[in-house]
Amino acid sequence: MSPLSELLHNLPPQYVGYVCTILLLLIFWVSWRLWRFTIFPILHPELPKELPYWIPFLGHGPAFFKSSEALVARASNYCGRQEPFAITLFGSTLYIVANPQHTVEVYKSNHSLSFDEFAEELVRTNGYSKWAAKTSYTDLPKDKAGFPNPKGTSFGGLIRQMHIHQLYPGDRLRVIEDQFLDWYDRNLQLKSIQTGSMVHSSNGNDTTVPLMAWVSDYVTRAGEAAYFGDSLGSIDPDLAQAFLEFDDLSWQVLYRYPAFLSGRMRSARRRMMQAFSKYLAIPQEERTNSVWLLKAMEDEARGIGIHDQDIAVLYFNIYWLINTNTRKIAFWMLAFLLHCDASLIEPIHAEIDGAFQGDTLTNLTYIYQSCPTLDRVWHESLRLCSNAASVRLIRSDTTIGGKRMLTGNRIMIPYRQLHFDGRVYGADPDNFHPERFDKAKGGGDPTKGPSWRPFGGGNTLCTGRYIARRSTLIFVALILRRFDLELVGPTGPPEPDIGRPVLGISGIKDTEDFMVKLRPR
Ligand code: HEM
Repeated sequence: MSPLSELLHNLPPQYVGYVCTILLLLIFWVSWRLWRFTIFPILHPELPKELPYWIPFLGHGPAFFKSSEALVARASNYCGRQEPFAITLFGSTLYIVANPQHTVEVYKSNHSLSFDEFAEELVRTNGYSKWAAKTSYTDLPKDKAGFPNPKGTSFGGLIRQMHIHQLYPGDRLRVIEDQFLDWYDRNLQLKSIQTGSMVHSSNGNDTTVPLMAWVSDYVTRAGEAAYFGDSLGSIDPDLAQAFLEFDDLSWQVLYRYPAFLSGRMRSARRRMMQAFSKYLAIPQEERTNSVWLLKAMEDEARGIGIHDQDIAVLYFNIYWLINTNTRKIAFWMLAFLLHCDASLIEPIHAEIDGAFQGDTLTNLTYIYQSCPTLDRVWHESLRLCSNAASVRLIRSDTTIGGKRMLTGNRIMIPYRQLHFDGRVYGADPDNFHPERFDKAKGGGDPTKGPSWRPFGGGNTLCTGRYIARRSTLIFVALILRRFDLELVGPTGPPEPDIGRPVLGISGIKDTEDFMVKLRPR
């Protein structure tokens, strides 16, 4: 008698059914594992290697929600980064492309790989109506009135062109830069800072602020004024605070959290939508200092019958894009300088001097082009804190890196991993060393290759990258020129909170903000 028959024979009869079921499930499960992760890959070497999982259908879904970064790192250790690999999330396959050369192939496969579904999904999750989404992604006549449309693309496609028109170097970009400069010039004064709601303590000579909360408030309010003009702030003076509350919880939007688990995020978003609806009710010509892009988008949207409620969602998304990453990167630049290498502050003082007359920033081009230390701190902060990923839907089978990716699944390029490659960025890639971007040191320019992707790439390359850099450098240069910054209390350097999905730059954990004293120089 075999050991199994003996076991069954000796069992009380009421347990035999259970044991048989468990044994059958075990046989099924072992066969499934053997087929799925041993036999199938041998029969299909043309498909990307997959990170094995224990529970059918569920796959790595829960681990992805816990920390997509940690899961991708585990998968790339198991599968190797040279070739694309796959992970299963709740029954659907996500292909990961982590080799910089292969990312270029993804960008070139515009016809079979699409981003539109994700852009649409994002606006839909924020309340864009089904009808408006359908209308926005329907191709328009080439000869339509308004913004030129030589390729006969949809309103959704034209939005990118309109961003480029506003945000690429030229007169329209200068309008926004000047509005940023004007706002910061007026508000980066001790007296103005002391009247703000973020102040922890103050006296006649200095003021102490929690750095992340304060920078976020300032950069967001500046961004609001620079794009939307004054009218929005007069509708809701605390709109920036509502946005920050939303933004800190915006991973719930990206994970599509149900309403009952995301009340705070939804209520902050609702408040913002109300402000945009009121803003849209003001005649365009009365919205002082609002930039061309906003009006042009509104006109185009109205031209195809889209109503205020949906235009408010578009404005909300723009507000989100304008502010979410710039507030964080401005914080990181200051945080790294204070915590990791305060010796760089003196050289920055010296090099920005040429852009100032007294305390007034008069030469913006000088800040953008002639301040190498500041520029390296910008690049190194982006490198260390970028946590973006590009996602594409596969419309028809596509080969990337020699591996076939199947229709209906998704491809993800996780940019963060590219930025920690010691072969590209040199020694100690986990730590802050802005000198790695010093071209004069002979190591080449790491921002020129396919491993530099803080702004994504291909046809979704960030159209806001120029204004993001320029407005951040204006802010940091003005702060360093006008104030001495001092860390208050014992705090260690904060860590980017890479566990939560973001649209670009990671923030910090809620408890990791720290106090900084600002004293006029
Ligand atoms: C440090 C600041 C910023 C970072 C790191 C950043 C990063 C990114 C990344 C990684 C993408 C690509 C997403 C993808 O491929 O799926 C992107 C797209 C985009 N960003 Fe930014 N961004 C920044 C600032 C801004 C600003 C200030 C704006 C102003 C409006 C902006 C507007 C956009 C737009 C409109 C897109 C979508 C482009 C398209 O699909 O046509 N970004 N950004």
